[in-house]
Amino acid sequence: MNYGLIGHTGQMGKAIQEVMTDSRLVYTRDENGRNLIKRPEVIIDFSNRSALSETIKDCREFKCGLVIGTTALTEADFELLHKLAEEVPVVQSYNFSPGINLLKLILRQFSPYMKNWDVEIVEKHHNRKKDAPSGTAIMLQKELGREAKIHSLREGGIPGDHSIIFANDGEVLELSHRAISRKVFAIGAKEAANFVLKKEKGFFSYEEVIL
Ligand SMILES: NC(=O)C1=CN([C@@H]2O[C@H](COP(=O)(O)OP(=O)(O)OC[C@H]3O[C@@H](n4cnc5c(N)ncnc54)[C@H](OP(=O)(O)O)[C@@H]3O)[C@@H](O)[C@H]2O)C=CC1
Ligand SMILES: O=C(O)C1=N[C@H](C(=O)O)C[C@H](O)C1
Repeated sequence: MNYGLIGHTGQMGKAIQEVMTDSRLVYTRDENGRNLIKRPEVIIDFSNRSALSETIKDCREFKCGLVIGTTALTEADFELLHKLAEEVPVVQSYNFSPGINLLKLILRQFSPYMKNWDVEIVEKHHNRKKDAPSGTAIMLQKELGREAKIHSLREGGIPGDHSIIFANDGEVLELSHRAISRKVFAIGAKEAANFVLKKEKGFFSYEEVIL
């Protein structure tokens, strides 16, 4: 496929280019400007929320779908994405790893049985991560269906660790996920881009891509 990439010089941008071996990068845009070779069939955005309005404009200009992994989006940003999804397909996720999306399903099924337990979330990421807490931690907290304190650690080159720790007076139950490399997110973004090519329009999560 011919794809566009916003954030192409970043850690995720580089990881995505490494897995998109059977596709052609035909469009990039960064703070220095645009580089258009030909119309992209899909745009992948792993950048910064400050890029969102231009990315949405690009999708309308190219009449192409969007895969967006960028975190720290606001409610207003989500409203803009849902509006765009009335015209083109949009896949949005704060975490494109199968493991975290499986963890979401586990939490959805079992957290109703844990309402009398204390619960807190710990997320650990590399020391270059700009936002805290992580989008994934926010997503997991939402799945819990109740407030849970989130502790954020920023150390070294950690790709992304998340733990949900339940405790009562007699037991501790910990659910954890570790991303060993960014490649897992990049492969998820590639799967989502292939999914977008088959859709006319609509707003989808990565869960809907893999399940
Ligand atoms: N959903 C998921 O599965 C995952 C999501 N993420 C998220 O993806 C995003 C990027 O992560 P990561 O690659 O580590 O971050 P980096 O800081 O390494 O890269 C960010 C990239 O975005 C570019 N950028 C920043 N602002 C703009 C803008 N206004 N317009 C265009 N480009 C811009 C940067 O360019 P420059 O350097 O020139 O500013 C850089 O290329 C973060 O929000 C992160 O949380 C990360 C991993 C997985
Ligand atoms: O910035 C990162 O690296 C990551 N960000 C996402 C998040 O904020 O949840 C996903 C993953 O944990 C890696």
